Amino acid sequence: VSGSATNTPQPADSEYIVPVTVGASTVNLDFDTGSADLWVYTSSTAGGAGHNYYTPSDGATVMNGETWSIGYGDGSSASGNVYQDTVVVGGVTATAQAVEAAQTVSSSFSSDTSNDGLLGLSWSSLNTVSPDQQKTFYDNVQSSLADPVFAAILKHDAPGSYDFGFIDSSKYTGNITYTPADNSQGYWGFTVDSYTVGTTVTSTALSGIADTGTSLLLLDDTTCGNYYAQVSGAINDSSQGGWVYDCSTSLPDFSVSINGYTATVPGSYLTYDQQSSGQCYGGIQSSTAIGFNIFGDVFLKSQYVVFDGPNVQLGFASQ
Ligand SMILES: O[C@H]1CN[C@@H](c2nc(-c3ccc(C(F)(F)F)cc3)no2)C1
Repeated sequence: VSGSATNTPQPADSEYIVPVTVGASTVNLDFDTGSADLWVYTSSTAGGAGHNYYTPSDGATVMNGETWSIGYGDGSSASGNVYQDTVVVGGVTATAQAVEAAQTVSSSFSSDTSNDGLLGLSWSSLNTVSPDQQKTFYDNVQSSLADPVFAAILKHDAPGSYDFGFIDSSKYTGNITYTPADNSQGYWGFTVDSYTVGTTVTSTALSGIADTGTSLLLLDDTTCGNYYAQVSGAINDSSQGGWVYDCSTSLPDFSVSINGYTATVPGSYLTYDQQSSGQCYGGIQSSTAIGFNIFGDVFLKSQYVVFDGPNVQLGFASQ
């Protein structure tokens, strides 16, 4: 089988939401290649006002004694219990998917009514269900896929897709360049050989993760400094959350070289949004507090990205 589900960017391309059939409901989920839990609101979730919620199908079963609890990079969290039910994404069906029902969600989730939960697409080793760790949707359907891969096609301020089971050459230009993935921490990790700000090449390798659930492109302080050195008037202002600059400033492109392929994020994609101060907040921000780089939506939305589990590799091509 194969299938494609449309994703829709939320304001500032902050997250990309996909309608998913979970049990007897349709909910809008944030697909996250940086985590491995599929969780949804229920009718009784505290903070569930304004969200669609999960209703178990007739064939659903409660996974007795199983619970989950997850924290995300921004400090948000959720927890609850677990059902086994049918989940359909773009026509691709997982018949025995662990559906994690939220009993509690943190305030940032309850106030973000654009998502009704998350669908994790990292490696299943990050799944938080206890005592019996569960598999991601991708792991559950992988053996049924015509080609056991999925692709993320995120766009700037326009619908894209998550494709399961096929490579679509109409969705990228040139060729796909593959590079080994590092799954040792459960993420889709990879290394770039160098980066370029405008026309200035820095021959330093950067390692990080491909994370559709992170909005920004988070890079170490040295790399951030080298980028914003080419943005006139940019300052790193902790009171505004990081690197800001006058919104009239033009931004240089940011490119990385991956196994001979140059992945370019155009400067026009590198402003995240306007602050109340009238300054613009950059799409490139510091990863130093995290300890590794995160190639989030600001980066991914310029690329066609293939996630290949069986070969433990990532593929990149320009959109
Ligand atoms: O944990 C890492 C794994 N991938 C990153 C991720 N972060 C979120 C997230 C989504 C929505 C919200 C909220 F709705 F605003 F609360 C919060 C965090 N989803 O994936 C970070």
